[in-house]
Amino acid sequence: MKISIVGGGNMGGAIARGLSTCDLFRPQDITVINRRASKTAEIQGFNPELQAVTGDYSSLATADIVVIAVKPWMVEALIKEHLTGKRPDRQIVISVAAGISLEQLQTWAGKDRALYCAIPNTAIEVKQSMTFITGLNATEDQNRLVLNIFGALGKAELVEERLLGPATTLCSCGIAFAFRYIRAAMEGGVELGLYPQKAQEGVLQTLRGAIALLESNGSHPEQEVDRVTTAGGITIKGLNEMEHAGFTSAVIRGLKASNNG
Ligand SMILES: NC(=O)C1=CN([C@@H]2O[C@H](COP(=O)(O)OP(=O)(O)OC[C@H]3O[C@@H](n4cnc5c(N)ncnc54)[C@H](O)[C@@H]3O)[C@@H](O)[C@H]2O)C=CC1
Ligand SMILES: O=C(O)[C@@H]1CCC=N1
Repeated sequence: MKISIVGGGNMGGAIARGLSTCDLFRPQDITVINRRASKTAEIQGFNPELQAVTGDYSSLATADIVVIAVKPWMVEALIKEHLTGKRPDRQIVISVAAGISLEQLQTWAGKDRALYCAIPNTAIEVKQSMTFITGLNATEDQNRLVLNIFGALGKAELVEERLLGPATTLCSCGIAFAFRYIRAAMEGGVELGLYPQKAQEGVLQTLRGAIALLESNGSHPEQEVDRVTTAGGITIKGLNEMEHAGFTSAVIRGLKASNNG
């Protein structure tokens, strides 16, 4: 099975790097097509067995799966220029472009194709993405295949198209929001006297612990908060101060702004 990824930037490159560490495709069957040679060299540097090419679209004629990972406003031109005409039967086209709908893909690519919109996050590079997928004209086998691919790169779920936008905000933009929390906590730790490296290690292990508790106990976050906050103790003082500064409200407003963006 062959896969071609058009666009070798942050997302296309991350998908290629993640895929090259899975058993689903041989590295030589993964082609990344990029417009700029610097990105091509970067990908080849990560794994010399990957096929990384600059401006050579010939692999699209034989690829079983084509992943479109260029900026959203470039998708239409790319499809019209390079994805019309001859192709293998049952070729699957997957767009990871945020905000591009199945209807748009169908208008540009034609009615007879299996089309998917999939939204991963950058942790796909380390096989820890949360990827939401919605499809059109696809068979059950194709759904299984696409879920299998993204499932090997983290968690993957098929959703109704109406949920793709909110899911993108929560989990794809969301990884950036998580990084900002980590940075904020580190900066606070440094102000309190911890060295930055120690602060980062401490924050990361604390988050791992939080995730493990929620998953192991099947609990709601507030139940776990309750177990930490001693009456009259120091945790509730910190939490209340964060809420006075608008912590929960800031997160929700940020999510809504991204979702409306
Ligand atoms: N960065 C992220 O975390 C996420 C990005 N996405 C989507 O992924 C897509 C790509 O985003 P990024 O990777 O962040 O952008 P990027 O700018 O890092 O990468 C795009 C790459 O495509 C290349 N390119 C542009 N036109 C091309 C063409 N015609 N043929 C071959 N290569 C071409 C560019 O040279 C560039 O390397 C966007 O549509 C975005 O919405 C989706 C989820 C998360
Ligand atoms: O910021 C963006 O538009 C892209 C899509 C989701 C994550 N990054």
